[in-house]
Amino acid sequence: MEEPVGGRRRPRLVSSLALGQRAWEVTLEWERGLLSWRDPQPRRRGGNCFVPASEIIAVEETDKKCTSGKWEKMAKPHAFTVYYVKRAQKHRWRCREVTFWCIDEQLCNQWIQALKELLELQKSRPKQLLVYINPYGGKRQGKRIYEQKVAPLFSLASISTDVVITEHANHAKDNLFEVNVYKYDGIVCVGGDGMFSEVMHGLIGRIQKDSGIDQNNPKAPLVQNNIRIGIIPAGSTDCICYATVGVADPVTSALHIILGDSQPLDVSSIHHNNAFLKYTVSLLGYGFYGDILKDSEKKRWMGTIRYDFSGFKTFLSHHYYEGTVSFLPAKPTLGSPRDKNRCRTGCYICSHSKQQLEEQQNYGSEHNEDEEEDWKVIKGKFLAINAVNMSCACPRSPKGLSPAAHLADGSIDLIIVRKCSRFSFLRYLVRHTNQDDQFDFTFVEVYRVKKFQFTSKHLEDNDSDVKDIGKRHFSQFCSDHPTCCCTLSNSIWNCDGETLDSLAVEVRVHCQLIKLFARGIEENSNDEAIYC
Ligand SMILES: CCCCCCCCCCCCC/C=C/[C@@H](O)[C@H](COP(=O)(O)O)NC(=O)CCCCC
Ligand SMILES: Nc1ncnc2c1ncn2[C@@H]1O[C@H](COP(=O)(O)OP(=O)(O)O)[C@@H](O)[C@H]1O
Ligand SMILES: [Ca+2]
Repeated sequence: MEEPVGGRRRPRLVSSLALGQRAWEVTLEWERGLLSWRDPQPRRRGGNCFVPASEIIAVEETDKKCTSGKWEKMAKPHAFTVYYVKRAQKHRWRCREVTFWCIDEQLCNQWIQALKELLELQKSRPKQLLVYINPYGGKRQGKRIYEQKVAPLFSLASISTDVVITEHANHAKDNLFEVNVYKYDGIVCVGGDGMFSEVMHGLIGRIQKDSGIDQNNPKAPLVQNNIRIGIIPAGSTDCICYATVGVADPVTSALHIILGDSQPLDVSSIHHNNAFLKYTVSLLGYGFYGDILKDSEKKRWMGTIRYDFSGFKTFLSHHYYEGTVSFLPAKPTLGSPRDKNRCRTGCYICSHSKQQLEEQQNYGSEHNEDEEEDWKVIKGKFLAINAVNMSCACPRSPKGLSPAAHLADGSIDLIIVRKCSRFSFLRYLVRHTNQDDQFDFTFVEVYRVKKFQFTSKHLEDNDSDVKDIGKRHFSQFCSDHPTCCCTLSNSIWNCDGETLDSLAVEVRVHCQLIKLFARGIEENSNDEAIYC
């Protein structure tokens, strides 16, 4: 039965179709983009199901041979299956299916046609993707995860893919400078944070090159692009996936890609002496996290537990580092790292930053904040300097290094952990795993900033031009603790899981430079009352 609604162009489609052994009233509302099916006998429980068109994965005519015995008893059954997103526990998504049947072939075709037309209206969905798989990331399961869990879903959603299995580090990055990236709706990386970082560097670098932007110029306004990056988690920490989706789960990520989700993301650029070093989207950490990464890279053979091993070892070594941190605070309108509110899907602070960014771009009003505002300077001895563009939530720390950090507000949370006792540092670390406030310590400071710089004391002491490269790695016994064996040496930077060796860095955030196939972490995401 077709019924025009209020004189609107597209009529609502309402039919009595069989689901299992019973007849259901199935409705497709074009205006609301909603598929629903209702048990006409209300005394039965759980009889109402709603699926927004934006969450339908695919619609297919159902092959009669594949169905159970009940079909064979019918003269000429016709059926179609709707695949849709089902929310499960802890931000996981799953692909569910429902098969409706009837004896009228024309009615069945009408439904298939209508649902396919509705899917065609979902304009943000990708049709062509370029996929890079790191076969050696995490537990070395990247290829299997992609082939068994992700490729069948992409194929169901009629997404065509070009797949590259990387043969060496930087393969994906170099490849992105060679291929025609513009023919793809998105790039998918199968791996961990390091693999994401490689793909991001390739994509941002390629866009800047094609736009004539010199990445070495720290003041250059970087060019955005609409090619989204999808992350299929298959690494060791998978923090970028976890902090943007709410879970590190390959099927969930594949479904976010299929639905064409879009989550803008801040990217910070790291320079020194007018030379571009790297970009970062999650953690840029000197001291503790740099040392863990440096040690763990030598232990890749251990697999994912290398981080636990190196983490314990680095904790025991209790190294601290001297230097100067200077930073430009962000405007108070961007909130504070001590806020109770979290960045979630449709975040107000990130949306407001987007508006401001658009106004800036329209009026070309990028004013020089350095001259207008005060830089703050902190000199001292630090166990860790962590700059995070997002919460850095991950399975090890579900609330992350800075729980109130925002994905797309154009600011960095700068966490400074001053030298303290091992016991105090342990208390600080433990608070990353429970509900207590990890910033409520006298030796921890946290600031929301736009830009920051760090210079190691060794570089300051040895003149700004380091003449003797050997001095970069010298170390001496700690004069304060002659018996504890902690050394005063240089650390390295942990830059989204990639090592970066630089005694001084200048870091600046680029608001919403890239987009991911994600939507941020959903609030109350497994609300059974709304979805079937
Ligand atoms: C006594 C219990 C202490 C527990 C402390 C837990 C604190 C964990 C915070 C983790 C933050 C992680 C930030 C993300 C880092 C990743 O980018 C990086 C590379 O990831 P991948 O490429 O997927 O391997 N991972 C790390 O640097 C590992 C940090 C591990 C810290 C124990
Ligand atoms: N085929 C390959 N062989 C070796 N290294 C690779 C390959 N492909 C990518 N890499 C590099 O592996 C590093 C770690 O990858 P990632 O997927 O993040 O795994 P993990 O989370 O275990 O660190 C990245 O620096 C990436 O550049
Ligand atoms: Ca941010």
